Amino acid sequence: MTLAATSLRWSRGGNLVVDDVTIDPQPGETIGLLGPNGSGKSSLLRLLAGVDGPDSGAVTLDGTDIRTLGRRALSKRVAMVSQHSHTEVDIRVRDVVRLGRVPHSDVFGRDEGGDAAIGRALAVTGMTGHADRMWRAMSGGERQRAQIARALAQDPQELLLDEPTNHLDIQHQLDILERVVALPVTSYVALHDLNLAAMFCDRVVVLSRGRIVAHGSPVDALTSDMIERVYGVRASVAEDGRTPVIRYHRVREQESAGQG
Ligand SMILES: Nc1ncnc2c1ncn2[C@@H]1O[C@H](COP(=O)(O)OP(=O)(O)OP(=O)(O)O)[C@@H](O)[C@H]1O
Repeated sequence: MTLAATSLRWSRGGNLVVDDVTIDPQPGETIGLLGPNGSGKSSLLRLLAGVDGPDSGAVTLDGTDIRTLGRRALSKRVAMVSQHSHTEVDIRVRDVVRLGRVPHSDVFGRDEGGDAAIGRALAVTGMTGHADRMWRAMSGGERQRAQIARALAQDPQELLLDEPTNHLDIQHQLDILERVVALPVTSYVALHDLNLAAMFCDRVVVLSRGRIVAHGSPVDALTSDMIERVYGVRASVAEDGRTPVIRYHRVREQESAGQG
């Protein structure tokens, strides 16, 4: 058992943003959250993190409703990296990563395993050499990796990542996802790139207007029919072993196919 969602509903401004979402991962799985802009991926991650509470349904951690767990107990298990923040602070990368240790520190700020956890988190994200640089001087991609290091320093068993490949060049996109899937954690990862989801996720959940419209292994869920239905885009899907490989058709190709 791990972090699961049961019949989650959450509305904002009169709209049902998350609509009857149930996801029950196996421990250690990487779940890809997919769907067009505004389909509810970030909102679902916030519900899973306990940042927002659902109107109905529940998020459970090992079967216990997270509303009955304290914030500190939850933070020792579940870490989240939200979409890129533009905060300009005058601190070093190591101190940003150290923020992940807050749930593990006692009232005097003591944290026995802190330095070791920070060192591991920096190493896993390839950020050891950047630890003493100033946050202000980091590029968007380096900040993204430092935020992931901050989440890993929390020593989570569940990791929630909102578009972790945003701002990363292709080498670092592949690198960070490779590192995330190798971690002994259950992760929910919101992604826009369907090919990256196909390569790295055990299962994908496709949202449209807050509802799950496809769910399964990448090869079962990422079909050309689903892509056209959900994204309104024509695509060809080939298979490389059990990994679907998606090629989108240019709008001009789509128009001429429509005329033919
Ligand atoms: N606090 C809020 N108040 C009002 N509307 C909200 C709030 N949070 C989310 N929404 C709306 O809910 C819908 C889903 O937003 P969300 O950010 O979860 O989508 P998303 O799939 O993560 O989008 P994107 O791919 O663009 O990041 C959007 O229409 C958004 O405007």
